[in-house]
Amino acid sequence: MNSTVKSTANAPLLSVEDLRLSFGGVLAIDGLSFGVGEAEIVSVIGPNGAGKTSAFNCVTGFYRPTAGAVRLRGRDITGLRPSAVAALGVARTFQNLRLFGEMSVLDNVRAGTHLRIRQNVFDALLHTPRYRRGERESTEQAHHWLDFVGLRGDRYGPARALPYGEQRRVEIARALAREPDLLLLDEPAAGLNHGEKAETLDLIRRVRELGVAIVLIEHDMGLVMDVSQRVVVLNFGREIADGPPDEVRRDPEVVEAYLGRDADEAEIEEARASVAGGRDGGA
Ligand SMILES: Nc1ncnc2c1ncn2[C@@H]1O[C@H](COP(=O)(O)OP(=O)(O)OP(=O)(O)O)[C@@H](O)[C@H]1O
Repeated sequence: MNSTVKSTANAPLLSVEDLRLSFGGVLAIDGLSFGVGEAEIVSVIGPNGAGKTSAFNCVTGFYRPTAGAVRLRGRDITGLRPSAVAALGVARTFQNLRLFGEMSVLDNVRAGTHLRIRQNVFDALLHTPRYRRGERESTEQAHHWLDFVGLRGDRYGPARALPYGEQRRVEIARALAREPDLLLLDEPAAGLNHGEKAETLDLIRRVRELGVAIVLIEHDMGLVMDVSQRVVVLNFGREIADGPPDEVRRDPEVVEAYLGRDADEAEIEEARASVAGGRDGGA
């Protein structure tokens, strides 16, 4: 084994190294570094506009960072196209849902399986046995992942007809259908009611039990503090903390980031309680 292979084998699943991203004059990310181990849950938190979604976009190839590197098991994937990153085992969901609204729920998830199930254009045109086998497998897989996320609504109707919380589940099912090693979830609990949030928390844990690592952007601090092994905190594109939930929730700079410098004592207490999330901590 040569030294390059050795260092790759020892590398974390995902490694984000001194990432920088600017849009004209706006520095959206200013030197972000963190790693994610196999089957680890890492949350990225921070106030609105802190650079969280931009970081996801850099990892998944939607944005090319201005500087820095993104590595997957030691392999440099910086600047690869989104489809190439996805093919390497990275799946994501979006803050604003990106389902095909007119397409059936089942077909939305089947679309996720097509990255794995290989068919060529001749198979599709001639409806070869391989094509039919692939289509059958794709449908079975889609049902499996819809069961896994606990979808209750109609799978044969258009995705847009489902209630919002159910659509979020379909997006996660579609990402899981790719059988990723790493899943990036952008605000999976946004807009959900209390019961749906609890189900999302349970779902995230079950995904991890499959051996999938998760990077989570989430504003619900209760969920973040309950489910994460580590929490990375961004403020104005700058990383201000990276540690276990219990440590991060007590970090004065984190509390201040959610408030600003001029907060009074009552406001600081309120922010502390919000970052603490009302539950008792790590996964
Ligand atoms: N395509 C873009 N063009 C110009 N500026 C952008 C673009 N995308 C993001 N930004 C800017 O980069 C900064 C970080 O935005 P980003 O959406 O990554 O933050 P965020 O932490 O995900 O926020 P939120 O919690 O509100 O989703 C913001 O100042 C934002 O206005």
